[in-house]
Amino acid sequence: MTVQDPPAALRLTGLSKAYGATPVVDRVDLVVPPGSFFGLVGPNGAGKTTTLSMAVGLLRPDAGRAEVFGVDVWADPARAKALLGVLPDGLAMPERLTGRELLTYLGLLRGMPPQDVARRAGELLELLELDRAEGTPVLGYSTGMRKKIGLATALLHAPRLLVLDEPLEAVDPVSAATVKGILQRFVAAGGSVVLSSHVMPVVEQLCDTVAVVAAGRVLAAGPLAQVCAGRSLEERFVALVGGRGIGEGELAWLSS
Ligand SMILES: Nc1ncnc2c1ncn2[C@@H]1O[C@H](COP(=O)(O)OP(=O)(O)OP(=O)(O)O)[C@@H](O)[C@H]1O
Repeated sequence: MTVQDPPAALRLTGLSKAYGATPVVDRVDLVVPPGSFFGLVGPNGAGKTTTLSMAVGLLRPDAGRAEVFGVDVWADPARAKALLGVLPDGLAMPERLTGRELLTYLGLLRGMPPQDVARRAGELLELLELDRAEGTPVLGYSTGMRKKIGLATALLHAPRLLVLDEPLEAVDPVSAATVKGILQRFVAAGGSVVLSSHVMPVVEQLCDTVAVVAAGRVLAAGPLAQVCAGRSLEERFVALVGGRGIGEGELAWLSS
């Protein structure tokens, strides 16, 4: 890196995690360029959630570094977290608060002026159609509604980098279109996004840069067109990861 290069939005260097003797994230190096829309894809159990959790300061790595705009997430968590908006997998929230109360609580906790919190919370709740459930505590939210309020909490303080673990999972098509629009606008305005997803067409539609991971390792990473090499992301994914396929005689008992 030369002196004038802007720092990466997210830089992971040698990031590793093992449970017992099993490495689940194995010396992962990834660079998310500033202003990029980055998609992390991989089969179930590939280590995506573990990688993202370590990248944002939610899970301590065994080894390696995570830097957000040059700030070491584990050495200087307060500064790094001010730059970050995070939608973790299985987000734990204060369940008895309504969506508006949750956003207000988190905004004030971040030291935002109350009038900004109120205005932004109202706008996010309306855009994500959560204002319809105004009196409902998060406890009574559906899975998709939880994703949406989680996304709202990630956006509230206008971070520079969003890290979203499967943000569109269980979100209905109308809300998904809104969420995609919000994220596209965020990137167009200079923000950076990292998301994980199993839905290859969504990643192809949104992301300019991708990484394919499996068994805790990066199999391919770079600009979407370069990783796809003239094929669809799904074809490339299956070619890289290796689909098992179903043999002729297998599941024969399913035939009626
Ligand atoms: N706390 C834990 N203890 C033991 N093993 C764990 C723990 N958390 C994750 N793992 C294992 O680490 C591996 C990677 O899990 P991870 O959730 O990061 O994968 P993923 O790519 O996000 O999967 P998916 O696409 O299914 O959400 C899996 O084999 C999982 O069983």
